[in-house]
Amino acid sequence: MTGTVPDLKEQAKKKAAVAAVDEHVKDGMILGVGSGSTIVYAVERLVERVEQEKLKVVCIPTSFQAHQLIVQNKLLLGSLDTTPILDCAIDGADEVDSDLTLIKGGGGCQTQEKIVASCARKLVIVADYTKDSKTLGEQYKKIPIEIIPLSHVPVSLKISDRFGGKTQLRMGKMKAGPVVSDNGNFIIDWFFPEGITDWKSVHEYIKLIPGVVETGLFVNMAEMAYFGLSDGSVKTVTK
Ligand SMILES: O=C(CO)[C@H](O)[C@H](O)COP(=O)(O)O
Repeated sequence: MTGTVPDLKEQAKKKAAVAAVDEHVKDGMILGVGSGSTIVYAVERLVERVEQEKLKVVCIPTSFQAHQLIVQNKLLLGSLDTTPILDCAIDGADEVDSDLTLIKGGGGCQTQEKIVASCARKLVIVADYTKDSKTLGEQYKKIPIEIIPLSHVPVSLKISDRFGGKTQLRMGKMKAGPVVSDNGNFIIDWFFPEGITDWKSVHEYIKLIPGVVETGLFVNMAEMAYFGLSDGSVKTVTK
């Protein structure tokens, strides 16, 4: 047999992204553009539709990566200063539970992603089948938390004292020292213990620790999720 076997997971990401863009993007809309590898497929599809259908879509980035995708693909770049109310935001996720509670921030962009999502009339998630869980922690074991750099030791202690588990300062690859977020902050990954169910309370507790900028827990934010499945179909979950 010749040729390469298509990567099922990449195909699944693409299917989910295309379905979401086809169903939610409309002419004249203000669209939040998420971050991560699945979003690259969403932007590809958006570019096709903008060119073929001559759509006018103003794109609000959720990260430096999203900003680059918008600019490099010559999409219309907007900002929250000029368009603080969005029709829709399309974004990826690291894990999605059956209530559409999300873990985000695998790429360290959760703060801007959450700001943009909070300004959108609806948040639509695109992901492959490995992100679709009944409860958080089935597949993804950590919550990314953006923090002010000098607070990393006390914040880490306060989280593990209250909830258990362990924290890790996210370190750079090809760079000595910690990852620096798009906002100039550090990221702690909290490897949470099993058995947590009330993620809203967990988010609220952590968010109030001085030094915490934002958690990667998105509770009651997503309205719909598209999961590309390994058989080539797309599963949708609506809140
Ligand atoms: O939250 C994110 C970045 O902060 C991403 O949306 C999340 O990590 C999913 O990424 P991918 O589509 O590459 O799996």
